[in-house]
This record gives sequence, C-alpha cells and structure tokens, in this order.
Amino acid sequence: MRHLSKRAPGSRAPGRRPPLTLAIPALLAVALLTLPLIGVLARTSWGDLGGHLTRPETTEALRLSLLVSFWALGLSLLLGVPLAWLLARVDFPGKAVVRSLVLLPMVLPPTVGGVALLLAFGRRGLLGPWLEDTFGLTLPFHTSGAVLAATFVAMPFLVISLEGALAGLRPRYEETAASLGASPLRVFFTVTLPMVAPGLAAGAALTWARALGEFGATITFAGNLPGTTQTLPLQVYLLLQEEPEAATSVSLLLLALAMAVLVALRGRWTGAPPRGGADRPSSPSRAAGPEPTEDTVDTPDAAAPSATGGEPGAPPERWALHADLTGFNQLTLDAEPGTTLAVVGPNGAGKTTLLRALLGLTPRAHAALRLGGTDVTSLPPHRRGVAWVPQDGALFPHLTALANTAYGPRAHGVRRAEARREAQRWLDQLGVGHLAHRKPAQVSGGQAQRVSLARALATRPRLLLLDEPLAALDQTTRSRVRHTLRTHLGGFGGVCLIVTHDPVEAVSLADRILVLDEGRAVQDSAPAEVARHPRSPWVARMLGSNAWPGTARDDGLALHGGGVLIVADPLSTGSEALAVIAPEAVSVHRERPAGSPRNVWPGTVREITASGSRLRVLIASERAPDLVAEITPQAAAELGLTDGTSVWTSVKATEVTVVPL
Ligand SMILES: Nc1ncnc2c1ncn2[C@@H]1O[C@H](COP(=O)(O)OP(=O)(O)OP(=O)(O)O)[C@@H](O)[C@H]1O
Repeated sequence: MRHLSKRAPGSRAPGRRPPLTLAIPALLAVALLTLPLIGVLARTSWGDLGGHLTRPETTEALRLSLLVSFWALGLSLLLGVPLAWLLARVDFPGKAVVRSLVLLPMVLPPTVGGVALLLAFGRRGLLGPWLEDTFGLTLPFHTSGAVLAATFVAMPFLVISLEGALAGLRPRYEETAASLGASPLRVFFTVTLPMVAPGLAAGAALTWARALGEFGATITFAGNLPGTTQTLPLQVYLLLQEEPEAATSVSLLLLALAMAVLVALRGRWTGAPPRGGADRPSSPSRAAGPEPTEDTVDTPDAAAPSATGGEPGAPPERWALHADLTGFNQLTLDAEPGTTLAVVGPNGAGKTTLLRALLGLTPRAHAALRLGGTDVTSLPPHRRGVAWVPQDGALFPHLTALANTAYGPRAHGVRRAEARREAQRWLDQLGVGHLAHRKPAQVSGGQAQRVSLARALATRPRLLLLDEPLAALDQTTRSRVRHTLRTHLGGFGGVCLIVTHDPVEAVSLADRILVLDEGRAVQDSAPAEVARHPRSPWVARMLGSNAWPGTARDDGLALHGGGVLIVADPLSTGSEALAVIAPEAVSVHRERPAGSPRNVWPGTVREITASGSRLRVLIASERAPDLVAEITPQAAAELGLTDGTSVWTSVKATEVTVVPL
C-alpha cells in the first residue's frame, strides 16, 4: 500500500557535488554553532565537575529549574493547546493579530518581555495591585513569577508547533467523527489530539527546553533570589563573575539537557516528518505510549437521534428523506425509506457540496432536512443521524478496525463492552471480522472500505452518504465490494446517497439516478429511464452512448456540432433535442454502404479500446460529431481496423432516440 522511495526526497544524486559558493558558508555556519559548544567542553574542569554539580546551591537551582519549567509546560499545554486549535480551525476577526501576538515573545528580547510583565503584573503594574489585594499574590520575587516569565517566552513554541500540525491534518477525519455522532469536544480528544500527537510532543519538548533555559524575562520580572527564583541559567550568570569553572560545569549540565531534548525530537521540529505523520495511517509498529482508544472521553451524547444498540440483523427502522437545498445546490430531494440514490454529474456539478450540505458541514449550500418524522435542519452535524463515508474511508489511523467501528456507538453512549460486541458483529457481517484488531495501515483498500462502511452502519444512521465508495479499488475488489454494498444497502432502512463517476456503479447499486449540473438536478429517474432517455449529453456519454444535441428541423436534427441527423421520431421544428445513439447501433464499413440507412458518414478511426469482450472504436468525421461504435474483435479484424483507417459509418434513423431538452 505504501510507496517506499529508495532515496530520501531531496537527497543528493550520487556523484553530484554541492557548489562551493553554498558549501563554504554552510560549513562556516556549522563552525559558528559548534565552536562555542567545543569551548564549553574544552574549558570544563572535568575533575571538579562532580563537586560543582553537587553543591547545595546548584542542586537547589536545578530543583527550581525543573519545578519552574514543568509548571510552565503545564500552563502552556492548558492554555496553548486550545489557542493552537482555535488558530488552526476557527476563522475569527483579528486572527492575524492574535497569531502575531503569539509570535511576539519569540522575537522580543527576553528582558523587554520581563519589563512588559512587570508593567502588567508587577506591584505597580496594571493587574499587580488587584492580584495582591484579592489573592494576596505578589508575582515578582516569587517562584510563581518565574513560572509566569518562563510561560510567557516558552508557550509560543507549543502554539506554533501544534498549529502547524493541526493545519497539516485534513479536517476530513474530524468531520467523519462528527458524522458518527461525536460532539466537538469528543472529536478533539479522540481524533484530533491523538492524530497530532507527534507535533504536540515536539512542541511540548521545545516548550519545556525553552522554559528550562529562560533567563532574561525571569531576572527582570522575578529577580534572582536563591531558592525562590534563582534557576540554573541565573546561577550560571552569577557564577561567571565569581567562579568561572563552576559556571562552565553548570553550563555543561544545561547543554546536556538541551541536547537530550533535541535528540529525542529527531528533527520533528525542523520539518522532517516522522514516519506515519499526522495525516497518514500510522505505521504498524507505532505502538509506543498508551494507545488512545475510542474510550478516551466518556461523555455520551444522549440527544443524538440515531438508534444504536440493536442487533445488526434486527429489522431496520425506516427513515424517509426530504431535503430542500438552497445556495450552490438548488433542488428538492424526496426519497422513500430504503431508496439508494446514485448522484452523478460532471466535475464541479455540486455532488460533494450536496453531501456536505446534508451533513451541515458547508456554508456554500443549505439543506432544510427532514429524516423520518424529524426535522434535523437546525441540529449540528453530530446530532443529525447522517453518517458519511468519505472517498478514502477516513478510518482513524490510531484506532483498530474494532475501535473505529465502536466509535459511533460509543459516541452515542453505548457502554464500552456492548459497543465493542456490536462493532464486532458489524465487522463480521461485512466479512472483515477477522481484521478487528488491525490498524487501518494494516488492511487493504477493499478491506478498509468495508470497515468504514461497517463503522457508518454501526451508528444506525437515518441517512447514509457514500462518496465514491469504490473509486480507490481495483477492478476485482471493486466488484466484490459492490456486491457487499448491494447486500447491505438492501437491508438499510434509511436513504443512501452514493456519489459516483462510474456508470456501472450507478446502474447496479441505485434505485434512482440523480444527475446534477451546476448545482441543479438535470434528471432524477430510475437507471433504465436515464439510460434510455438521458437528459444531458454528459450523462449519455457517461453511460457509454453517443449524445448529440441539436435543433429540430423538417428533415431531422441540425446538430450543434455540424451536420444533419435523420431520425424516425417526429420533431417539432425549432425545438432543442438530444439525439442518443447506442454504440452497438453504429455500423462500420470499409466501403460506402448501399441500402436503407439514411445516416451515412465517411470518417477515420482515431482510437480502439477494449470494453469487456467487445471493442469501442472512436471515429472522427468532418460531416458529423465524433462517433463511438462498439463491435466484436472478429468484425474489427475482418475490417482490418487500426488507428487511421478510413471507414464509413451508418446509423439507422430508427436506432436514434430523441430526448427533448
Ligand atoms: N470551498 C470552496 N470554496 C469555493 N468554491 C468551492 C469550494 N468547494 C467547491 N467549490 C466550487 O463549488 C462547485 C461544486 O463543487 P463540488 O466539489 O461540490 O463538485 P463535485 O460535483 O463534487 O465535483 P468533483 O466531481 O470534481 O468532485 C465547483 O464549482 C467548485 O469549484
């Protein structure tokens, strides 16, 4: 499934040297960064190192440094994680200003930061007197002041790192979780946070390291009181004036701590993405740390309308669909319970927008939606009972197939053990029960599709939306999954909408085909009717027919593409119509045919492609639009057809179906 390149992207091709004008400054930069470190190592008095580091004032400063830096990390997580989420996910006025404010402490000289903190929280600052009078809290010359200073300078590292990770996580996973019934808070804790865990860990490590090394803001705001605000960096500064060897030893300790953090990060901060990063399925071996489960948040959303908890084989509840769409999509949809509707249309026709409007996920179109007897229009996505299977399934990569499938029932308040039993039953029904304990990265595309269908059905939705469910599968898997889909949609008591570009899928799975164009319904009929009387050239071509629009005149149809087509059906002169010619109705000859057909054109073979056991031949002509004929390989061989062969085509007037437009 995963493409493995032999050479890391961006690595140098063998034998190519980097230009010296770039290599020399780069080496100088490395030297500039390395020499001070070498200086510390060279000047360390190794014999006295133990003595310097075990002095009471040093161990006290170390204790204080750890205390202050971990408090600063805790505060940063508490405040910075929600801020990063807000910046990444919510559009609000002044967002750019807030982002600049977050960045400011990273570029501000720390001493200036300290002065600013004094002016805000100092004894004569804006909030200082109030803090003192109300809580008896004096931040300067107090450990809490050192914590505040360290948080001020370190929190931006967490916010920026996490915001980047969140921006890289496509919202599809979170939207799918909502469609399974999870509230926004539940989605945040069970999907968003686990999926950005590497970015969060990297940001947290950097934040801690920055807080540990904080000096300028602390000394300016909180002072340099041994045992209260004198952290290790402040002690280094003092020792440098009195005892340079001891200062070097303490510097080495700080250096070792900082290096340990960087080694642990292994380049995550600098953009080298970890394997199985935020938006990719996790690698099978990613098992470090407590595995997040679907049970992280245990608040059931009892108000959600979906009926969960029944047996997969139990008689389904019945939900009719009525939707009035406005905005980009303008149409009304009505469907009886159990109807499967294929939604087709050219690119940009509004298929995805239609699904997202039904989910309540887009401002581009609005759906007044009634499911069964309930009007769900004003409900948020997680309470509508509308389940969505996006194109690639969007299985949560950090959860097993079982936990993925139990996610919906859990979100609806079903107890853990029961939810897992139910999930197992759904997986069994879809023939993937044996994969229950595998992560999404460990199953094939077809198996993943079945798991995501099981996950959607396990929420007992009132409306099921499938976005190109078979698009990513190969032909063999496609027909197997199509069969599975047909079996399970047969027992589904709600309405199912399937977006597809595949005519076979549309005809074989759907009771009705809804053809969209520019957000409007061009046709909404049974597959046989759409095939017989397609109401747009696009849908006729999608179903494999030749479709020529034209204007009726006395002797036939004046084709928009040039030429005249003789038809058998009577036409009212001047009306617009679509002539539909099945490829099997087109005859191909090497000589001009004599006799009955009245539509005869000379042409040239442009392309021959296989279509099942027959061949489709594309023929271009100066006297008519391009025409597709379907013939047997034997006939093609007898006619000696290859690209560029000159031929004659003929179509009987009685074989032309005319659809008024
Ligand atoms: N976020 C968006 N902002 C602005 N326009 C958008 C946005 N998403 C889609 N559109 C536009 O809305 C129209 C409908 O898009 P939509 O994605 O619903 O089409 P579609 O039928 O699903 O197309 P496709 O078959 O290519 O997936 C298109 O013109 C598209 O360019």
